[in-house]
Amino acid sequence: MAPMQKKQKKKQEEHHSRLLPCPFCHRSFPSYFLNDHANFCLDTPTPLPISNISHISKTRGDHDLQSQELGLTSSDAWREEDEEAMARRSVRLQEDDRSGQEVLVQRRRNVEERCEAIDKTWDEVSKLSANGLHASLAEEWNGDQERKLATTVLQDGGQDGIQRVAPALQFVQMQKQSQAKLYMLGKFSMSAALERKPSVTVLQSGMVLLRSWVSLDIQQRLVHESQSSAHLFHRPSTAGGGKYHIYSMSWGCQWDSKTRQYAAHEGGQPLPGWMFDLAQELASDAQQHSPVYQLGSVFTPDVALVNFYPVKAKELGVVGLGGHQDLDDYLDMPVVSISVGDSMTFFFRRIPPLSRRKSGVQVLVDQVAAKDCEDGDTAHNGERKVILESGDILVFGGLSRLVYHGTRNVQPGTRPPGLHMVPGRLNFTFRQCNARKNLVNSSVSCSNT
Ligand SMILES: O=C(O)CCC(=O)C(=O)O
Ligand SMILES: [Fe+2]
Repeated sequence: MAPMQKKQKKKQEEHHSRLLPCPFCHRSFPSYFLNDHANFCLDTPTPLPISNISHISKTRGDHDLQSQELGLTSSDAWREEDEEAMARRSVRLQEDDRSGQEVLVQRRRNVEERCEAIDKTWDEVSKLSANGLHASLAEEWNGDQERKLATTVLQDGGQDGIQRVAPALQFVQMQKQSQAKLYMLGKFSMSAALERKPSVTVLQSGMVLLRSWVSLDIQQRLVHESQSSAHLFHRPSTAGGGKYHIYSMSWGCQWDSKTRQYAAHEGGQPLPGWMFDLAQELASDAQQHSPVYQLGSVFTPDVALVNFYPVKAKELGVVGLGGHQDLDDYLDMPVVSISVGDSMTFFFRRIPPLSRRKSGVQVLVDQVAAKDCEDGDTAHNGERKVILESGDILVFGGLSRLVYHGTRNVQPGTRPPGLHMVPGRLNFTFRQCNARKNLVNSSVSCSNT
């Protein structure tokens, strides 16, 4: 292999090693998010609807049978699977990745403890089932029943009764947890989207598509943050007095859709720190594959625009964003876009089509791209499109910063079932607008156009 290719391969390997598998759910995450994710995964297994929780059966044998039907594994299988997974993972883990190693050690301890607890509880449960208590629990159990039963036992049998019923309740909890865990592992009604592998496509110089790049947890976090700012979503107005066919809000600075200027958003919602880190890391992920900003400069996002494209909204008409260029923020820095929820078509052209350039609407034309595109509407500037799915990242900067783009066709029912959000698509674009800097210079807004 030529030295150049070797160097590139090494770079690629280094890059991929920064995606580390979560020791709990075995899915890959950027190293900077692994600890956060692992804590989340350990402490808060995805809650399942009660109807999905199987009744506990009378004996361990029954339980195993039922477990198989549900795709649950016994503690032994769990242990084996975990050892295997850990062996596989440790090959991939870099020696010097301390945090990854620590999480692994913690996980090993945790699995041991959990397996012991399951074994112990199974023994207890077998004993309990002898007097029928467990059987009735199995039939009756649900969230409310659990509380009712505990009260009854407390009244009837006092402290003694509670102690007798506790292991059975614990077992139910445990089963609920392992089912939740297996749900996350992809063994239980897992969506196709979760099984997608991360991949990188350079669509054109400076335009990088990182598919399946952010985990479901990060997506869910983004959904949660948007939900808590739900009151800020509005339908932006266009400069011409019309309305956009989306709902939108922002963190950090604010974009005035009429004047097309960014302003520091005093008293508004600040850009959460973890999002800043995430956007910065994603820009640098893209940079590894095609230049999206100048070497040596630092992407410092100060705004996240959030667009919500509902599946159904009469007042919006045809949901989507018409062809446009992002000209109002700092053009030396890229736009980092995260898609969450239902899939949507993203269309783009290297330079705005002729009709647009003649329309009087402000456009900027990249001279390098224009040279290739001749009259601007030929095959060299044909519309291209990609379907952006939940967890995909699109970064455009460098030679693609002026790309002409828009969105259409939200595809209902395509979001991962594990993602809790209303039908539709959320799009987060992280940008650097430098409005704060302008504010310091006693001007309230900034525009680069
Ligand atoms: O929703 C998208 O993927 C693109 C959003 C966009 O182009 C914008 O907000 O300027
Ligand atoms: Fe845009």
